[in-house]
Amino acid sequence: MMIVRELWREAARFPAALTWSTALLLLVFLTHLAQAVAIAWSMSAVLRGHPQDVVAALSLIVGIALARTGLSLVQTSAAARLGGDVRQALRRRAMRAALVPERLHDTATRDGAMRAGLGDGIDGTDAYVAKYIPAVAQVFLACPVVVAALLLLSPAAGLCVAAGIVLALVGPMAWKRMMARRGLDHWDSYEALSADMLESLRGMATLRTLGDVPGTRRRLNTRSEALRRATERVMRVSLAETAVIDFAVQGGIVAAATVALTHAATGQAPAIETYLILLLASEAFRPIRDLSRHWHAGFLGLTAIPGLARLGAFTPDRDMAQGDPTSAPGGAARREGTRGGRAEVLRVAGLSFRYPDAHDDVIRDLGLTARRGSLTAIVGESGAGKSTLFDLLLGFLSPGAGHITLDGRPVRSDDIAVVSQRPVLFAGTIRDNLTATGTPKESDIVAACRAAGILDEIQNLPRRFDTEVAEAGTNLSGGQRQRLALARALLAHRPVLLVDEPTSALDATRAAEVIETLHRVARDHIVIMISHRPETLADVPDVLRLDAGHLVRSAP
Ligand SMILES: Nc1ncnc2c1ncn2[C@@H]1O[C@H](COP(=O)(O)OP(=O)(O)OP(=O)(O)O)[C@@H](O)[C@H]1O
Repeated sequence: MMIVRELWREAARFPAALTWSTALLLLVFLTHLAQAVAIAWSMSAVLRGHPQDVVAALSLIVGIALARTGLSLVQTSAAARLGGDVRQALRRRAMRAALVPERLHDTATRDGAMRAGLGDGIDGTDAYVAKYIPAVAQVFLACPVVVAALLLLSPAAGLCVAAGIVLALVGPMAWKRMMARRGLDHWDSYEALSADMLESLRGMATLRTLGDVPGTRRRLNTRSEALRRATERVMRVSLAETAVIDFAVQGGIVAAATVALTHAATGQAPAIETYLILLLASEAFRPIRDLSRHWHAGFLGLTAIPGLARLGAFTPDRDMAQGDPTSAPGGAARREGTRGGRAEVLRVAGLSFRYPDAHDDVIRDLGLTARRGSLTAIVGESGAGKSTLFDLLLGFLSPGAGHITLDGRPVRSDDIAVVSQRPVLFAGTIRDNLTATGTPKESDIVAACRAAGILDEIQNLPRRFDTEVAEAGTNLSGGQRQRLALARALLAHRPVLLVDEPTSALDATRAAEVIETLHRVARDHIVIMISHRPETLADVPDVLRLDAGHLVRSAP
């Protein structure tokens, strides 16, 4: 018997479902016991030549079998509900821990590994929670009852069965540590294969261009082979454990049968008692056999437990609330919920930031004042820290020191809308992508698209706003993606708009149009824009250069 504490705690969060599922399992077991007694009765009636008793016993056996069929169906559905509740809770917590701004800068976790944990890892816990845990309860509640009955019938037979049960429960624990180690290897191999697979799918175009498809195939094959070997190693340990359980079960039954038959041969016991000992000895091990079956069904899934713990699937909700990454230090408290109207001035004072393993600050005692009414542009060499500054403003990174305020109060994440250099669009229609931040009126959608310079193109499409956008917007041009993202940001109605290199994917005419749009947007918003194209900044009054972590006014 193996106790996975994390999953017991999770199951205990649903006491009603757990109790109901276990109670039904016990009722199903009772039908097996009743059937054993009825069979013993019928056989002794045959032996004694009592046909009426034989008919009554057979009717009882049929009735019990029908009752068991019904109970088993209800029990299976109760177990599925318990497993589903636990998986849903684990997935909710893991998603909550995963979907945080810090993920953007988390260099330790790969998306494919996370996908494996959120999908297969969490699903893999189902057999243990839904079947194994109620089966453990069944062992501890039902086995003592049967052993007690056997002890009453024949103390020797009862002791043989009790010894077999204890060996079957304790024996597998000898492999516990080895199983944990090999299980870890198995899940690591599975995560690595999933991560490589996802990365290869995403980068297929690049791999083709570089001619590295065969190399990637080889790498994936090596990973796949490593997973196969790890799975085999895990299964070998599990087989050894099965052998111990089978030995204990068969040994217990044979020993009890030997005692029963010896009693029968020496005439010490009536026939019904011998039949009862034979049948009950077998039934006493039924919960153990169930336990072993469910353990095997869920065993590979359990190798995901350490990975799920890393994902935060077992971290209680209240702990997460305490460590809520949206309450950033440095004075920039970030709470979701309010959507801003207009604001006049965004001020940054004394802002410093250093990446965890870096030697120097990327942003050093930086000050910035951006006002509504005119565009603010930030320029700087590649690697100067422009994107880092945006991530600090957005709360994706927490500053080491400094304050970011909007009209004198700490800025909040729902004050700011952003158009990134490589905007992310989602699978769905153009309308779905535009309305991701709320339910705007049709006239607002049209106005935002007009302002972003994409309305004509949308209206020329056969299905207009209902045109399907492929995953990551791959059926749109880079410029169309950027302008759609700008329209989406405008529809968010936030007082501050951060725009990262809005013209990088546009020709000169389109670039001029977008800058013109931003000038217009800046009448109602505080707009800060990163730019690498000096020719687009001719009319921008406030151009700041990021240099060695500081912002300095750029020479005209
Ligand atoms: N997650 C990270 N961990 C450690 N260092 C990082 C990380 N992200 C960025 N850096 C480093 O911080 C510095 C600033 O990077 P940042 O992306 O902010 O520059 P940038 O000005 O936006 O560059 P570009 O114009 O090329 O986009 C760089 O030296 C970069 O190597």
